[in-house]
Amino acid sequence: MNNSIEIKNLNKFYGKKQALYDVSLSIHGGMFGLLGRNGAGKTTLMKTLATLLQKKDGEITVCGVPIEKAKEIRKIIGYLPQEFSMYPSMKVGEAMEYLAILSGLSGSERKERINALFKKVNLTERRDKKVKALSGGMKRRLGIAQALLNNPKVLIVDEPTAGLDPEERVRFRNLLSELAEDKIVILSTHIVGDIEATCEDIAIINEGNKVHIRFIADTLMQGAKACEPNMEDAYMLYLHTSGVGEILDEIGGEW
Ligand SMILES: Nc1ncnc2c1ncn2[C@@H]1O[C@H](COP(=O)(O)OP(=O)(O)OP(=O)(O)O)[C@@H](O)[C@H]1O
Repeated sequence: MNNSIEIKNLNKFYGKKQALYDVSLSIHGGMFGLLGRNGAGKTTLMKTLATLLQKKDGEITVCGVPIEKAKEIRKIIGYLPQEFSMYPSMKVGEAMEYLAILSGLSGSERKERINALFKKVNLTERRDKKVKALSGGMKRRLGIAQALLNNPKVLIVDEPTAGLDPEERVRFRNLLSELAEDKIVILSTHIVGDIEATCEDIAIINEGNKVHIRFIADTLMQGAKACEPNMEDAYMLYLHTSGVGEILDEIGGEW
């Protein structure tokens, strides 16, 4: 089983409306940023990967598994949707327990996994609170915990930082970067700052119906290799910023 997502010539329609045009994309390990304005097609692409929508044509494989094998794909992918809500009147711990039972985790495995996930997302002390009493950022972190229940190889998060305060946004981005050490993490956002700080690879999806994706990863890597090792981090950041800026200028409009 390889560790990449390959998308070839993907088209998606809602009735007669075409939302994705011939998208081809290769996504490898680490953090991958999908940047696009509202209505660009990000959610459509994310939901198609998560097998919640069916494509019209094209090919998708996730870690070598064709997308048509939805049952297998759902074991590999964890998904945090844009509109995440979870049993508001349940306690945080009970809600996770319930979801863990639904995802087929056995007794001892379940307890261990839930404890580890609460620790990872820093919610251990909130286990006895009701879900509805959590702040927006905490709810988002709970969403990540539920998406990780099956220890997926791929984590997809759709617009996760909308509405978060700056401190919680940074905390959330750091959590995703940590998870990307041993997973493919796909972060979809319309906020340039979310991806330039954290993503190793970026694609831009543009213009509502027309999809227009560009990579800057190769340029980034060539630039970084040409630098002194101790300059690498600073140079990567610079290239991320200027690379994204140039592409956005080319596309035009407000970002
Ligand atoms: N169920 C639907 N029926 C018809 N058109 C849809 C449907 N869902 C999305 N669309 C259209 O498809 C296009 C892409 O929508 P999508 O939600 O994927 O964009 P997005 O980049 O995720 O935007 P946002 O950040 O606002 O959610 C838009 O033009 C949208 O209006």
